[in-house]
Amino acid sequence: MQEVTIRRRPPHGIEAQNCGPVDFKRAEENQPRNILEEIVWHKGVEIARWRERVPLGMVMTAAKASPAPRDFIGAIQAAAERTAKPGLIAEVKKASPSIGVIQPDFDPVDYACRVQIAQAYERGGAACLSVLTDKKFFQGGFENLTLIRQAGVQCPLLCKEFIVEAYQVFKARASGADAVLLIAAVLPNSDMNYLIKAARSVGLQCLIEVHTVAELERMLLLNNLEGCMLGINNRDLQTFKVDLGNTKQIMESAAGQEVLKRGIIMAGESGIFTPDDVAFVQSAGCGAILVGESIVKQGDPEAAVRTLLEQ
Ligand SMILES: O=C(O)c1ccccc1NCC(=O)[C@H](O)[C@H](O)COP(=O)(O)O
Repeated sequence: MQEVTIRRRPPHGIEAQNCGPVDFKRAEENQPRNILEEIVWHKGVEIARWRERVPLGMVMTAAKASPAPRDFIGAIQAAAERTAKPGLIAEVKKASPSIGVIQPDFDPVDYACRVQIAQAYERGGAACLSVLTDKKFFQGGFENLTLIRQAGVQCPLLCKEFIVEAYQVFKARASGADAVLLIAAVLPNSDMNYLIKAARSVGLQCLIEVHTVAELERMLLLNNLEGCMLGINNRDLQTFKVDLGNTKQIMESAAGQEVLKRGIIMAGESGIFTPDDVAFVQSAGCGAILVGESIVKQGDPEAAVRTLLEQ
């Protein structure tokens, strides 16, 4: 079976990343092969810094002391039943590696602006919100989870982080998340099972993301899959191109059909811009959609959400 495609660390170590012209081969092998690898390699450095400031035990204590989490998957199911549309997970996304800054008014120090986006999504009919927490590549932050929650937003919150360690799971919960993203391309099944358990230990639900049929087949073997939801990301990580055909192709596979049989909610993620796109992924079998760019870049995010869910 195909295991993970992303290497967790540079093969010759972080120090050898700049070994320069005297050692071409090592320098070349130490280059990330795609953006996901680059992000994940940086996570190793970032988590080590966090841990120096706040040890794991303290983050776990803070996670356990957080107010009770909300039912993320339940909110999607309820919205889908109410509207006969996929439940919308609306993403609070300032910037991305593929586009750069998407919403310039989303000033990183203007807290009110971020919160207004989240509140507008909720008013427009989003079932849940996805909050990007990566700073370096997406200009997000864990503090956005806390600010959105403190502003009284009721929608359950997904911590959209590139998780490689339980530390991030506990940090997500301590910051106010109700669910975390786990990416199949990054995590072998043993790590996936472990991180699902870590998430459940503090009351978090999991959205497990795949890019390919092979990844979905591997996820269907997880011991802990029941109670999680799945997502298909339509973005090619080499070219950044989005293709909704990826969702259709994966859902038509035997693995996709098994997802439906087992009653697991599937989200279509990335590249959803119009009500026709929503109808397309819904007809492929998706009970949820995860949308960022198309709604965050519009001046009126509330109207953008309403328009997307119309028809
Ligand atoms: O958005 C990117 O450029 C990106 C690049 C590399 C890895 C992940 C990336 N995005 C994360 C996401 O999954 C999307 O933010 C999310 O699905 C929403 O996508 P969109 O509606 O196309 O903004």
